[in-house]
Amino acid sequence: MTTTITPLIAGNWKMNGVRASLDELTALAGILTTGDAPRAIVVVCPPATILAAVARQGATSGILAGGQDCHPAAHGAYTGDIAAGMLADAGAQYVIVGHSERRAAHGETDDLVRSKAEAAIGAGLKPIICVGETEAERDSGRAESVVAAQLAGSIPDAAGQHDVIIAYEPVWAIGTGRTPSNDDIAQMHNSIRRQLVDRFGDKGQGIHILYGGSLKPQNAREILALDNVNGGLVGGASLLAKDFATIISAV
Ligand SMILES: O=C(CO)COP(=O)(O)O
Repeated sequence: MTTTITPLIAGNWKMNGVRASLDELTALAGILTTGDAPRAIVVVCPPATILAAVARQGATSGILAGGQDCHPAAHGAYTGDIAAGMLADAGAQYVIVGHSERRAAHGETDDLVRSKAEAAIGAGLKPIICVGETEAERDSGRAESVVAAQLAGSIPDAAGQHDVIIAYEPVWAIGTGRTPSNDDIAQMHNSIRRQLVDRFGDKGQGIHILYGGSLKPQNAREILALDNVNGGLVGGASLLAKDFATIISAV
């Protein structure tokens, strides 16, 4: 059985973006609302300080908002952290969890990432669960097994009943201008799909598997056309409306 999945393109602004970035969002909305309607679900994940503004502004142009991380607890004495419910309250519909920049810098384990994804689902958000191998892991032929272990540990059982999104982001491709070959991307996405179907049956057929890591206007068309690539998670190229719109229109 093949399931048709509406592609999803998400922009991860990381720790970039201030109020002035809302002008980029206005420009993006302008591009997306002229001409043909985008064939993808479009999500922007800005820093938390402008999340509510992005959600408000995006509401008029069909651009959805997402957080970049959440805490596993619903509330409590966690200085500096943000609960999934607070992101939802600010207008988010998605939240990135387990990004490699957090796994590496904050020592986030698969268990913690799974707890965050559960918290997101509990708050009515769709978690974008990130996985990906390091360059050393790929060079030693362990990319697929590393990603398989991350998936097994990071995806909550609740994904059988609720929407989750998987983002495959090879760590060595993030912000470097390098990407795996198309064959390597397709092979990894096919392997992720098999694992999702093994675990979640038909539901696993419909789960988005996004590619992330140096996705650019120049390579988006060929990468987004690969088997089981259901969209992208875009870092640097999501900061400029023109580049992000080109990637969206490459779907
Ligand atoms: O980390 C990424 C998105 O989450 C990818 O970043 P770049 O597109 O800048 O490589």
